[in-house]
Amino acid sequence: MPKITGAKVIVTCPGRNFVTLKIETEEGVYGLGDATLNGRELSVASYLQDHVIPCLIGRDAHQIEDIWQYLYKGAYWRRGPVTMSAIAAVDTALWDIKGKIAGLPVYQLLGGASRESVMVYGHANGTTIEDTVRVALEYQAQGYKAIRIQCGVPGMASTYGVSKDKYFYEPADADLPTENVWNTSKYLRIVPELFKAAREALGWDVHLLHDIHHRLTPIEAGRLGKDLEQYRPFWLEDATPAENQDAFKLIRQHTTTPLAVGEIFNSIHDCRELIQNQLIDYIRATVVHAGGISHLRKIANLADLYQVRTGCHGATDLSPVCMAAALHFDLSVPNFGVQEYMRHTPETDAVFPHAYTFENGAMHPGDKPGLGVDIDEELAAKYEYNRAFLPVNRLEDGTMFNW
Ligand SMILES: O=C(O)C(=O)C[C@H](O)[C@H](O)CO
Ligand SMILES: [Mg+2]
Repeated sequence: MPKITGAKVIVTCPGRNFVTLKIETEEGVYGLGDATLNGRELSVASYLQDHVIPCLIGRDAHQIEDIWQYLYKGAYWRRGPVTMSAIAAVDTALWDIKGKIAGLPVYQLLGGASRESVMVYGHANGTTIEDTVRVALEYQAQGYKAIRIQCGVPGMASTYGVSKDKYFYEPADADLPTENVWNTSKYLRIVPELFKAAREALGWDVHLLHDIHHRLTPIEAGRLGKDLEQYRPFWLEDATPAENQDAFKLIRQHTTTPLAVGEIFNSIHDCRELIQNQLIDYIRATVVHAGGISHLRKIANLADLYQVRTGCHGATDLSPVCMAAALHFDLSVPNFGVQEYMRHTPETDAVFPHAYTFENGAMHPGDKPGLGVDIDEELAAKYEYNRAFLPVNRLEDGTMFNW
C-alpha cells in the first residue's frame, strides 16, 4: 500500500498568494491539492501544517474516503471554509496519487468521460457598457460560448468584477481591506442596459452570465431577474446572501431567470435545501473550498436528483491545481453545466505547469496520470507570501454591506 511518508505546505505568491499541499508516499509518488482561501491563506496553511499533516503520516494513501471521514469527523468542530479547504487539499492530493499509481487521469477513476470537453465561461468587464461589450466580442472571437458580463456603474467609483486589467482579475488588492462603496438603485438601472447592448452586439447564440455578488435583497433580485428575462441570461449568480437558503423562495416567485449560487459554500449542508426545494439551477461549489473531489461529487449527486447542474467557481484565486481537479470532475460528472475559467498569469502558470488545455470555448484536463498538474518548488520559493485582503463594501451612508 502507498504509505504516506510526508507532506508539506507550499505558500507562494506569483502575483497572488496560493497555498498548495504536497503529500509524499514511500514509493516516491506524490500528489498535490489546492488549499488557497483568498485573504485567509495562512489560516489554512496552519490548519494543514499543525493539525492535519501529523495525522496523515503512515496512513494508506489509497484510503481517500476513510481519511476524508477521519479529518471531517475527527475535527469535532465541523465544516467552515478553513477546515473544508484543508480537507479539500488532502482529498485532491490523494486522488492525484491514486491516478498516478493507476496510470490513469483522475477523470477515468471518476467513471470516465461523460462529454468530449468542458464548456467554460470567460469574464468580460469594462468601466462602461461599450467597454464591456467590446471585450465580450473579443471573447466571442476567441470561441467562448459563454461569457460573464460585468460593467461599471455611473456614479460609483468601483463595483464587483470590473478591474483595470481586462483578463486577469484579482480582487485581493491591498495589505488591509480596501473600502468600496455601493449603491443598489444605480446598479439596478445599469444591468438591464448592459444586457440589452450585449444581446444587440453578440446575438443570441452565446450564453450571457452575470454575478450580483451577494448584493441584492431577495425582492430586488426578483425584480432584476424579471427585468432581464427578455435577454435570456444563462444565470444570475449570488443574487442574495445564501446563509438563509429560504430567501431564494422569494426570488423564485418573481422570475424564471436561472439562479447560480455556492462559490462560498463549503459543504453539502450549505446547499441541501436550495437543491431539494429546487430554488437554484446551478451549484457553484468547487473542489478547493467544498471538501475536495470526493465531497463535490456528493453535492453533484444530490443536485442531479433535482436537475440542478454544476457551475464550478474558477477565479484566479483558485490555483491551477484546483482548475485541473475541477476539469477532471467536470469531464465526468453527469449533470455538468459550465466551468468558470479566469486565466492565470504567465508567472502562475510557470509555477504550476499543467496538462489542461483551452480550445474554442472549451477545456480538457488532458490524459496524464493523476491530475496532470505539478508545482515547480524552486520557482515557487522565489515568490514570498504577500498579505492581501479582499475589499470590504459599505453603502454611501457608511453602513457595512456585502462585498
Ligand atoms: O469568480 C467569481 O464568480 C467570483 O465571485 C470571484 C470571487 O470574488 C473571488 O473568488 C473571491 O476571492
Ligand atoms: Mg462569483
